[in-house]
Amino acid sequence: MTFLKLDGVTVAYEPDRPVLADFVLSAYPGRIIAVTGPSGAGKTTLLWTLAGLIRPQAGEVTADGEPLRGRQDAIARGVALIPQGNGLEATLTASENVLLPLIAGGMPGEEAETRTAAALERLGLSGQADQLVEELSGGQQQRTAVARGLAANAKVLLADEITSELDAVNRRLVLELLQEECRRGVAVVFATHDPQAAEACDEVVALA
Ligand SMILES: Nc1ncnc2c1ncn2[C@@H]1O[C@H](COP(=O)(O)OP(=O)(O)OP(=O)(O)O)[C@@H](O)[C@H]1O
Repeated sequence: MTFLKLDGVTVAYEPDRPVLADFVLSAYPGRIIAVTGPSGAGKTTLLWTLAGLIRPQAGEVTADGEPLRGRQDAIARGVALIPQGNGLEATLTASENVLLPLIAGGMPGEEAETRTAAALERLGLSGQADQLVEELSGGQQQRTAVARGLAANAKVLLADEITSELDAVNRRLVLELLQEECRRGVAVVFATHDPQAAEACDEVVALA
């Protein structure tokens, strides 16, 4: 069980123009927080800060009370990020995109393969496993990125606009999968423009 906390966090890309100012957020195991707000409000900035990718100018990011020391530390402590725009390698297959981070993280090959197949199946992508990502539709690519995030078996799952390319059926599927992750004790933070998706979450954080 991990809980991730922002305490008085300020992030600014330009002096005196903070995107997040003295910001507070607690992501608890078994709960899903929706982060909403117009384009440019700071949703990605917030998720990247939680992921250990951005070091705030002020305040602290902690996991279970211990300060996060960058992205590698966050990965080691079970903080997974499904980035906006999917972050997949286009010239690898869907399966390879899910598998390689598991292998790189030290998982034995057989277990990584089993977990990859299961994650792709959860997203309805078993038939696309051996297809190059560049051959997949936008929605299939986005679902592959979700599969990769789920395969990580994270304690905290940060999901940045992961339903933007999906039809209604797959949007519902992905939301259900996030809720399933919650039920197994994962803390989920989900940035979304979709008011319906936000409504289905336990808490909504609206950025101005
Ligand atoms: N690397 C960067 N350098 C300078 N400014 C940045 C950088 N990244 C983001 N910003 C600025 O910070 C603000 C917040 O951007 P961010 O991407 O966090 O918003 P967002 O809510 O995720 O937007 P969207 O819904 O369009 O994805 C914007 O004004 C953006 O231009």
